[in-house]
Amino acid sequence: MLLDNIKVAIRIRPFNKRELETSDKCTLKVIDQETLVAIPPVEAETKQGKKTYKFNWIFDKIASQKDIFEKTLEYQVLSLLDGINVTLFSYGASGTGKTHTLMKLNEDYGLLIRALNQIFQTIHNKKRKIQIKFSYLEFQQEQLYDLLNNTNSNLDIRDDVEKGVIINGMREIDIASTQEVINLIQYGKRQKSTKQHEILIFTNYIQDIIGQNNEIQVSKFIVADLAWFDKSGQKSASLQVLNDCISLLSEAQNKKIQPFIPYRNSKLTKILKDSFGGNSKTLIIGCISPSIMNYEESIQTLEYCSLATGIYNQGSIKNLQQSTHQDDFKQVYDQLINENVELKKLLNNKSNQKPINNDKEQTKLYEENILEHFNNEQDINQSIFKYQWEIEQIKFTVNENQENLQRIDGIDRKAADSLRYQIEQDQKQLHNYQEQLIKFQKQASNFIIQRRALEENVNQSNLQNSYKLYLINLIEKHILRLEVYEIKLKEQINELHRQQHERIMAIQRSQINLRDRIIADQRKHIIQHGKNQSVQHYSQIDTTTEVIDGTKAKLKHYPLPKVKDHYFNREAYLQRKESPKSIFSPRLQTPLQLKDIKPYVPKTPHTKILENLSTPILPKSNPFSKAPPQKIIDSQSMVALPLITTNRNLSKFVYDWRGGGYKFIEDQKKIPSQKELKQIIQQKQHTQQSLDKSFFTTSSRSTSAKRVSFKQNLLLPGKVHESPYVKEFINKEIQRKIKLKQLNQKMMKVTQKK
Ligand SMILES: Nc1ncnc2c1ncn2[C@@H]1O[C@H](COP(=O)(O)OP(=O)(O)OP(=O)(O)O)[C@@H](O)[C@H]1O
Repeated sequence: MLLDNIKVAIRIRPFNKRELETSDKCTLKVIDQETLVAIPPVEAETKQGKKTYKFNWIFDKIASQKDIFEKTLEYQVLSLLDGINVTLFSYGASGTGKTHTLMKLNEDYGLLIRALNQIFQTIHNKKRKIQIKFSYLEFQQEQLYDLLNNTNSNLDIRDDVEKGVIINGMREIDIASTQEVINLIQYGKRQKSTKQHEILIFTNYIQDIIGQNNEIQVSKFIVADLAWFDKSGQKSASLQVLNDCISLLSEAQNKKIQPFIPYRNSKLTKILKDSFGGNSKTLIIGCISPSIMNYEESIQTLEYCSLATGIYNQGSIKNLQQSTHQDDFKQVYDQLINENVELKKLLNNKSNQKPINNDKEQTKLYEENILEHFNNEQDINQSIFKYQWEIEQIKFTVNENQENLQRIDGIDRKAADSLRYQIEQDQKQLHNYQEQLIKFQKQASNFIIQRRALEENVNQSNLQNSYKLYLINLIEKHILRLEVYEIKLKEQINELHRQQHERIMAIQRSQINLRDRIIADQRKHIIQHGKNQSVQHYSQIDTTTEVIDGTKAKLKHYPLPKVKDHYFNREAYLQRKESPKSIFSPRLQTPLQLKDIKPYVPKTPHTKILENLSTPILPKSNPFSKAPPQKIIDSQSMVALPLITTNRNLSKFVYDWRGGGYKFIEDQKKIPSQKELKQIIQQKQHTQQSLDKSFFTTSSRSTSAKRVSFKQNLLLPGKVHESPYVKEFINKEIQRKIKLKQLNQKMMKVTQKK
């Protein structure tokens, strides 16, 4: 039997996101299935020039795992069943896809899993007894650890003339399916540190069942995922030894000399020694990035791999000659069988090195996997919840701050700036949290896919049905537990929403209460003071900025003129009325004037509105005919306010009307009772919401500041407490209460004295 050479395949992975962000310039050009040209970046071009490389296969970005497997390994791997060693290892810089190509354990399976499937399928078809043992090692800086054995001791390697390389104390576990290997790898990976070479050794004991031949063939399938750098960030020293060995082998090949190869310089090369010099087929997958940024690293990989293409398995030919001596082989196999039996005994005696070959132990491994999976999934869910919670909180704060900003913008610059800064910071934070959340949500959806894989793993295992059932139930139990947990988290988020809404409602309720109290207060004043003083006057100018239907609008509430000005100083009043500055000072109209002159019709766009507000003359019998200045709104309603005809004061007029506090029923011709008033107010408040919508319009840019839109001048419900007007009212209320308290105390004292 002629043995093949070492074969080299080059795989160019697709651009990753980071590379694309910098440049999508490709440094490699695939000429055909075997030829590749490396194009240096411009600055290096003069020194190095383009380089052409030839390999057994070149796989570009679009090549699938399946393609690669079918072309490189599908049939080669079956040589194992003929007693030939097969070695598969990857070479390349960090992040070039070595693990992806060799060891991907789910979905788009890597070459290892595909090779194992191929072996197990063939074993079932062939009538041969094949026992496969699996060992899983990690290797770094000359330390070799067993990932399937927690003893944490550095394993020794020794060379046996007959048996080849022997790793002392290495645990070997019987395997019967690909799934078992996946489970063991997952188990091993949990013990593994990062940036380590991973070495998987499958030892195959093959025996023909048919016929008299009791011979057992032994072959090894070695898979090595080799890290370019070690933990310290230095290029791996053992990989350097491997490079040296390959260079020397290549050189010797060219010069046709008997080389001395320094395999002994590293444990890694000791393990892989047979792959170069023994009864072996070796496939090297050189992994490279297409990006121009990684040109140097790609060249190193290509140079190294092209050295390896020139190596022929000289040793293997020698072995082939040896293999003709059937007796020698028979002897070796017998020894192996004996040793195997002895080893088995030894392993069974050592409790901590018991092979995992019974259902109980397998189930335990599965259990560990399931538990770890769901713990991780729960962690992710918890993080998702944490971020969702924070996002809701920040959103609420940002909204609140934005409203506050609208209110103080243009009034208190310093406070507005600091609020603006706060909002910006919060929004940044919000953005960060949202990004994090998306990441976690992606991970969570991956976990759900993995759940299915877990179930499939269990179903496909060789376990007894009762064990399988137990594991499936265990998975379902965990899924249920997670679902309950998720519901609880969602409930908490809903509770947060409810609390936030309640807070808004409480503010609005308190503001409605406050407004009711103002209305009641003013009504009392009208009744008590009659002609002399129509309403309680608050003289501060109140300017607020509100967001109406998403648009900023300035609300100005001008001070009400003092009615008594007119009553007691008619001249001054008339002068003010006539003065050219009158547009800036509110003018008054009395009921007398109402009768004499036509209602004031402004030249502003509000004409229409005012027209609608007809002003019929009150019948003489009406107790309000001699009331302080008043305005009739419609045939049934009036507002007992000084009638102010300037545009600017219309706001106050309309506000009061909307508040409902001054609307009396004409038909009754008497002052309504408290109860009736309350009903009227409630009715008004009820329709207020729809009125708001029809009143508020956005301001056009052309509107001058003086002609502030009538609709914008309305005081918004829910913001009452913000205005100085209201603040004064509250202060007065407090003072009144204090006075009342003091009075009570005085009374108490007097009664006590008595
Ligand atoms: N052919 C490919 N198609 C899609 N994604 C790939 C491919 N090759 C690699 N990747 C992705 O690139 C990333 C790095 O790959 P991988 O971990 O296999 O690199 P590596 O060479 O093993 O790196 P390291 O030496 O640092 O362990 C992974 O996210 C992997 O999924």
